[in-house]
Amino acid sequence: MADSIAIEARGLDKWFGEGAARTQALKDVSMQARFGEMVLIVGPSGSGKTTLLSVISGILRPDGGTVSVDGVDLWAQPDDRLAEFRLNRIGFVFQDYHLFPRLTTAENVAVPLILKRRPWDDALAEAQRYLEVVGLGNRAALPPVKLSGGEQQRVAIARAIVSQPDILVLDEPTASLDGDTGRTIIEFVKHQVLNERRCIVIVTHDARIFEYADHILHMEDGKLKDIVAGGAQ
Ligand SMILES: Nc1ncnc2c1ncn2[C@@H]1O[C@H](COP(=O)(O)OP(=O)(O)OP(=O)(O)O)[C@@H](O)[C@H]1O
Repeated sequence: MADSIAIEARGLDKWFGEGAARTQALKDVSMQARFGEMVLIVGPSGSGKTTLLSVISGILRPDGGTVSVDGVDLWAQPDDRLAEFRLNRIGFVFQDYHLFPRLTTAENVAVPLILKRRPWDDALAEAQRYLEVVGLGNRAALPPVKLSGGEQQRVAIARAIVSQPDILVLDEPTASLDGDTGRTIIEFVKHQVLNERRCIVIVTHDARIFEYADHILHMEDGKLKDIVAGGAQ
């Protein structure tokens, strides 16, 4: 799988709004990301980064163009297959972690497995194993509110990888963290989460993490303006 194409987008267009408020968030965007790579999407606010991430990860349907993930034409799938694809193949991490406050840390990590109908005890045992992977094995019984921001983001990463997705997408994962914690999180993702069978795509404003990227896609006004090699190349 390594070196093969994980995500290939061709000619993506996306519009929002109606009438005078109608704006084109993506204008004929084409990109590629390979297994084994960490790719960053950067650019000014409103340039279309989150829209692109949402379209390539099966959350937001484009108005034009195609997305192929590991050779599967994503948006040609019926809705139930698309939902299954997202659950089985894609892990999501967001800026504000999106953890469930009433669940324990371990229960939060177990949620994707429960959705896949794994028995509760089995799912919790697997969640515990992934909490250990992210260095939080001793926090399993705590609610997320008892954890620091960096720890909560590591819980969100454990939850995103517990069902072993081959595509991991992160939207501004360091934006709520101080600089050192943000770097630590991305170093962790780069060295412990990225592997030759996985592709990681990150939307970020954080220049401190550019050095970890294989490629950096620069968005401007809905267009892909430039693709440059990141510090990892
Ligand atoms: N749900 C929506 N409804 C209407 N317009 C939207 C919607 N989502 C995005 N847009 C518009 O599409 C354009 C691109 O937005 P997008 O969120 O993709 O940019 P971004 O580069 O991720 O910005 P930021 O860095 O501020 O998060 C913007 O003009 C935005 O206002």
